Amino acid sequence: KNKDYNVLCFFTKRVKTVSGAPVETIAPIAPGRTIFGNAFDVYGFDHAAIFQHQRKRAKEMRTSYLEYGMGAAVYNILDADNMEAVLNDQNLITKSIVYNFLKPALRTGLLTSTDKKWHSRRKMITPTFHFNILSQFEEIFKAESIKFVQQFAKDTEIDISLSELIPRFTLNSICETAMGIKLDDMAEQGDRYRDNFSMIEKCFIRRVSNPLLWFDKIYNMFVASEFESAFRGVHEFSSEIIAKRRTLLEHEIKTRMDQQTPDEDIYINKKQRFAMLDTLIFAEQDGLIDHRGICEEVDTLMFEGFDTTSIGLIFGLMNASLNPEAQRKCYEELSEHIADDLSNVDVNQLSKLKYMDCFVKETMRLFPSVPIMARQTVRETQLSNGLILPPYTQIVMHVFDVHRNPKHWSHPDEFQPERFLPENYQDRHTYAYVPFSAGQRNCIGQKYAMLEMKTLLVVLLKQFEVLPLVDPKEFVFHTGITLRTKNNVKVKLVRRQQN
Ligand code: HEM
Repeated sequence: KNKDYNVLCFFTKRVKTVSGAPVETIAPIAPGRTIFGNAFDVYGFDHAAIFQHQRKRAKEMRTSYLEYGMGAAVYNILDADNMEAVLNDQNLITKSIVYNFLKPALRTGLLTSTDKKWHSRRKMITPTFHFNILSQFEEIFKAESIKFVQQFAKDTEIDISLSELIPRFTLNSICETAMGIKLDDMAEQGDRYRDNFSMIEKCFIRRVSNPLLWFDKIYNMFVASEFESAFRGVHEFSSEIIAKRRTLLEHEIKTRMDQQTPDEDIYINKKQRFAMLDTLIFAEQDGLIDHRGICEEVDTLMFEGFDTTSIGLIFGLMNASLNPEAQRKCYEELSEHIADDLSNVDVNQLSKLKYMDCFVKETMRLFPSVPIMARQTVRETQLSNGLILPPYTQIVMHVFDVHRNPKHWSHPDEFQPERFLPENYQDRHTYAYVPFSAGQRNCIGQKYAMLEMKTLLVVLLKQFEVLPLVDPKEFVFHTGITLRTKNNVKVKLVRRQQN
């Protein structure tokens, strides 16, 4: 046995310990399916099988564990201490190799880039998520939520498929807030965009499950053509949005200049808002980003912004249907703080809904939209637990398992929003709950996401009671880029009696 390299795993450099003790004293090594270590453990697995494999392994290993894959050690994190060590390490900001599989779609936008490029883009985009801007976006969330509920205006009772309806709502919302474009007359393109993204997710899993496809050359030669039209479709959609916004913005600036009084700054106009995309277009005029860069960030924001919140809402409404007592508490709170005609729904009023906040948080604990995050070491890295990770080690943070780790959560599989009341979380490890990640590369859109999700919940629950139509025990979960179910998630809406 070679002590520096795992020879059968394509000469993967071994993980060591500071003390020189065997690594197993700190992290167990998962048994492999073939003689090539863990390189082919998920070979040929589909979305559902990968999900099951990861859960089974978490149950068997019970603690953060090591694997040796195709040319790389893999450190799998299942607990909050290790989560903290990785997310707080300034040197661990480079995303893992699997994020490369997203690059044909997202190129190197904020999610996938690293180092200088990531720093400068993060600085450029952060102000667009400022509190004042979010409170303007709240008007759009509210209008879109009301539009969503109006679909059922004639119904006193109706069964709906959340998996089909919610993503349309979240895509509309991101396009209007971040891009300044209403999708109303582009609904069909919107649907096609979402279909294309499902294809991209298929492509992603194909590559995750076959280490030979980790090499771009092999992927390009044998597989890329199958997915080319999906990538093209996604880019065409975002290009159309950028082109539309450029025209609108030009027009808007001209109008503002015409109406401007001498001491007025046209960029600070309280009545009319600018979209996030405008910030990028202005940065382009200052030479800080080019058209290609704008496309990267638009693709990233659209993808991150519609899919994640839609998963949060789908599971949120499902949880409301399955937990009538929790739904009742949400409704009671709404009755107290939200006017029947919804006229006072704004950021300030939403912040008073303390139980709703716990409800959404508990939903994201059990069903985190991003169930896995991953990084890689770019140099030898020592962790606080005494492991020395060689360069190119893949660090996989299993958010799904950390959120259900019995070490951090009592009755981890039960839905209990009360866990998030201040008196109940004092003793909990902060990093046991990381739906939006943490540290430097945390989610830039977390406040935006919470506002959007709460607004639709408020508008819907105010008018309808949500009853169950599915049993999550029968769900087949999928590991995609985000958390998915094979089954459509459905609920029954029953109109509330107006008092
Ligand atoms: C419930 C909704 C959401 C969840 C659970 C979520 C979760 C996350 C997580 C876990 C990350 C870190 C990913 C990683 O390290 O690989 C992330 C990053 C990111 N998210 Fe979100 N997100 C949500 C909504 C949004 C929204 C609405 C936007 C934009 C409008 C957004 C934009 C981003 C961006 C740009 C990044 C990359 C940030 C960086 O690396 O600097 N997210 N998100």
